[in-house]
Amino acid sequence: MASPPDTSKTIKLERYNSYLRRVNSTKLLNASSKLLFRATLLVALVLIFFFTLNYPPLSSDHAGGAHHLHNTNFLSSAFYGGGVGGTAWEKQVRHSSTPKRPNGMSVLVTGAAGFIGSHCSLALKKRGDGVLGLDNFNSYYDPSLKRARQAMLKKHEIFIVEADLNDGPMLTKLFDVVPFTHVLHLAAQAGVRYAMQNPQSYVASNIAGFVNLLEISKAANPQPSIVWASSSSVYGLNTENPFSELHRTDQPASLYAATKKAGEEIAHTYNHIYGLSLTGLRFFTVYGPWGRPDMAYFFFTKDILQGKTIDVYKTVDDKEVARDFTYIDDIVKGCLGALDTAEKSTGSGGKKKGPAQLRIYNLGNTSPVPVGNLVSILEGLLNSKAKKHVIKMPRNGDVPYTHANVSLALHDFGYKPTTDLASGLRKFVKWYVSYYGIESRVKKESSNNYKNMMSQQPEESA
Ligand SMILES: O=C(O)[C@H]1O[C@H](OP(=O)(O)OP(=O)(O)OC[C@H]2O[C@@H](n3ccc(=O)[nH]c3=O)[C@H](O)[C@@H]2O)[C@H](O)[C@@H](O)[C@H]1O
Repeated sequence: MASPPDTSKTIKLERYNSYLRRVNSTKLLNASSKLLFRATLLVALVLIFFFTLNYPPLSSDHAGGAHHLHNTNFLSSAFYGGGVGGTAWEKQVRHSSTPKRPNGMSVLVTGAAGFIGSHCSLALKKRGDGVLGLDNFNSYYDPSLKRARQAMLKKHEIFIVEADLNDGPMLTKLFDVVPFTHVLHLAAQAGVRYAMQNPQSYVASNIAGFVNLLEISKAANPQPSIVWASSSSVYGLNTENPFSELHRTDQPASLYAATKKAGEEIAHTYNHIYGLSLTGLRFFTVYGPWGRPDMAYFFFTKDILQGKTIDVYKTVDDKEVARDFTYIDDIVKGCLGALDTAEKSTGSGGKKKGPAQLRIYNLGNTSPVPVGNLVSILEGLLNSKAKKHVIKMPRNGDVPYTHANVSLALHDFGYKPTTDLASGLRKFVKWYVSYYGIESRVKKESSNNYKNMMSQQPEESA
């Protein structure tokens, strides 16, 4: 009898084939679901893109030129992650911007994580005004310092919205949530010499960003009154002294100065067409605790302590370079004075209803100090000798001399600087060594040096 055929191999082969079919069909299923997922994501992104283009619905006043500005940073607005734009976020925005005193202001402070912005935000909050911050936390200088300022403000219940000035949808959203009475516009690309390295950043912040803010402010109802940061650098090659608001400002020496001057002209236009109340403040080399690491007094301190050589500029004709260094507390008083005397904007819904206030003020110390003296004061406070490398000022946009006449600000809101450079730098160094945890390195003798130095220093304040 023939033995039955051996089917075990056929059965094994069939099982194997059916296994392969199952695996393949699962793979096919996975591949097709991946494809479906990607297609859905693509459609969602396209929808978000178009939604952002049209969100919020543009009023007739936003049409045309403003349109592209609304989209410059659409991604940051499109992906309002982490609850931004949600109920909890709106609650935070409202809480921060609600005044705690009768007839208090509700102020949007742009550049709130910056040097002057953080000081002004705190001062406004302390007297009972509502403050909402806006800052893009860019890395022009160490962002961890900006984060530390943010943490300080948070302790005082000041919330900073993280967004760029060019983020139209975000700004419009903020004005939808809060009827700001004032804007203190301090966000900018600062620094005179950096403009040669990154010119576009000055155009993006100081011109495009400013115009975006003005577009949204003019369309807001109520329109806010705006106080904003211009600069002493607008005087450029002006040779009349001390600098008065009546002097010519059509010879800027740097692109930074040119963008600030452009801001002054742009302010004129928005005041003229839309009835926005606008006050520009020309700050003169502001310094102090929580200052900007890109400024000379700040990096001189760092370099002197590290034993590094510092470049001290002199003019092309071998004269000392001097600045009207102005202490932060004086500047804060000036900013609050300007806000307190700012009249209401007259327009509404983008239409001018009558003439509105347009002002420009110098905020300086009225007492220029040569950079060499600044270095001597720091040497005394730090108890260290600076390794000075005195060189002719490179062609980098610097001007040889600044000196403010502040009689207009004194007359209109009582601005009177009270801090001389030695006292102000002392407060700066105290903050610096504490912030960077190097108190022990700056020995006690520095206070003795300071006393000796003060007895030799000429009177510097006005
Ligand atoms: O009032 C303003 O509107 C501007 O003020 C500030 O500009 P400036 O007055 O140029 O300050 P800052 O750089 O600290 O140089 C101080 C001095 O040190 C000299 N300087 C500088 C660098 C160096 O290596 N050596 C040196 O001698 C230099 O020649 C100068 O004489 C702000 O940065 C700017 O954002 C803007 O707000």
